[in-house]
Amino acid sequence: MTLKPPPLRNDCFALPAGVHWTPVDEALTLLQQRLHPVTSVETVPLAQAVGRVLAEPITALRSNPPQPNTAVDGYGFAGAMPAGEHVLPLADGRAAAGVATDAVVSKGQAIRVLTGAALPDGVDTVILEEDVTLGDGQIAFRGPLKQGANTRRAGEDVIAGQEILTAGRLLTPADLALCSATGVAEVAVHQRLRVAVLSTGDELVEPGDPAEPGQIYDANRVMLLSMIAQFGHTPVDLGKVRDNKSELAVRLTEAAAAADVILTSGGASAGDEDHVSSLLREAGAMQLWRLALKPGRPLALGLWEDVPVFGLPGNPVAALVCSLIFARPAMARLSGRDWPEAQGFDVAAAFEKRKKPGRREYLRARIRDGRVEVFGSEGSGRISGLSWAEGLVELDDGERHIKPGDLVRFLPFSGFAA
Ligand SMILES: Nc1nc2c(c(=O)[nH]1)N[C@H]1C(S)=C(S)[C@@H](COP(=O)(O)OP(=O)(O)OC[C@H]3O[C@@H](n4cnc5c(N)ncnc54)[C@H](O)[C@@H]3O)O[C@H]1N2
Ligand code: MOO
Repeated sequence: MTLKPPPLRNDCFALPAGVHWTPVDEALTLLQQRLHPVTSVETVPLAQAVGRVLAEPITALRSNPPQPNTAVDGYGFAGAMPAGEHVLPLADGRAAAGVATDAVVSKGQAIRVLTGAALPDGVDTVILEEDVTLGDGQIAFRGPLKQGANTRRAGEDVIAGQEILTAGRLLTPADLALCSATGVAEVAVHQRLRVAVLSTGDELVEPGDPAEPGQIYDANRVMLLSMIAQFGHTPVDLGKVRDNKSELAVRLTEAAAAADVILTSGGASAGDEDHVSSLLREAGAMQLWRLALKPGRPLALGLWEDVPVFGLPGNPVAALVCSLIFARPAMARLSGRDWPEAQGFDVAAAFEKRKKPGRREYLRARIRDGRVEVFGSEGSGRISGLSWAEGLVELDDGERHIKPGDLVRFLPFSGFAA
């Protein structure tokens, strides 16, 4: 009997006939629908709340501003002033921020006011001090001036009782200013998501250790751990494990005890040593996703002792792309956040490329001179290209011939940060 070789494939990403490759958007929609927050909730003071995920909506306890006040240093009086020259006598005293004033300002009088001061009774309009001549207990200025000029209405920004922030929001420094201004001193937030990272593969050695022929330094773990920290989660370093099924099972169990999510890299596809997918399959809670995606085709998703596992492909470029496109929004949702959409914009291409139909592609890219250029090689092990890149070009599932000057979607890495 003659052994017939398989037909030659010069493109390892060609889509086999009859096999269903899950489109990226379909895969993301499934994750979005099925995942929910897994972290518990604690109350923290504002000073500890930046970068945390809000667990309950926040209502303003006080209006901002709480009372009408002046927006400038100047002189306050009642009502609009028509065009022409005006001279007003000054009332005694002045209104300054934070100081209650009992000054009485009668109709036709003005009073000295300083920025932020509550408007005294009888004052609803302010003229800027630069527009005034002062002398002899009176001020002179030119109209016209509208009623309410240079003042801020009570509650013009926020009214007490109004919802100011919704649950699921990642709190920013500005959010904390808003809370504080409206009388909110502490907030209910989710505990940080703990994310364990485990590298798999007999070939892996630690950076700094001697490497034998055939061995390579573990590049994925330090990348994934630091990315998790950038996303605002707590990284848990579980080291590396050899291509040994029982050892891997023990380490996954350790990971499940220490973390809310597990990211593994390597062993995701269906080869002889691809134990991540085979263990998850045996546990009965595994989906091997064959994604219509380049790079990052195999992604093993499963549960190990009820903890979600993202079995990322071993090739570093694929591990990074899968982390940004799938693991990041999934982890955001698990951490209590709203589902974050990748932020991108259209830029003119500085390159030419013929793209095949049927899969989404991400190219390592960066913007120079207003155009987006892509890394010279699409090889999934070319780590230098990851470091060269400042973002990804996203090419949609259809066929496309991109020519220099055509618009393509650019997703800056900064848009993926927490
Ligand atoms: N017959 C087929 N072979 C492969 C296919 C396929 O469809 N049919 N897909 C290829 C693609 S695409 C990818 S991606 C990889 C994914 O495989 P695994 O997730 O099982 O990854 P490994 O085989 O363990 O490793 C792939 C590659 O990456 C290197 N690696 C692994 N971990 C690390 C690490 N922590 N730091 C640096 N480099 C790492 C590993 O040495 C391999 O070179 O499968 C293809 N094969
Ligand atoms: O696409 Mo694999 O997922 O090249 O690295």
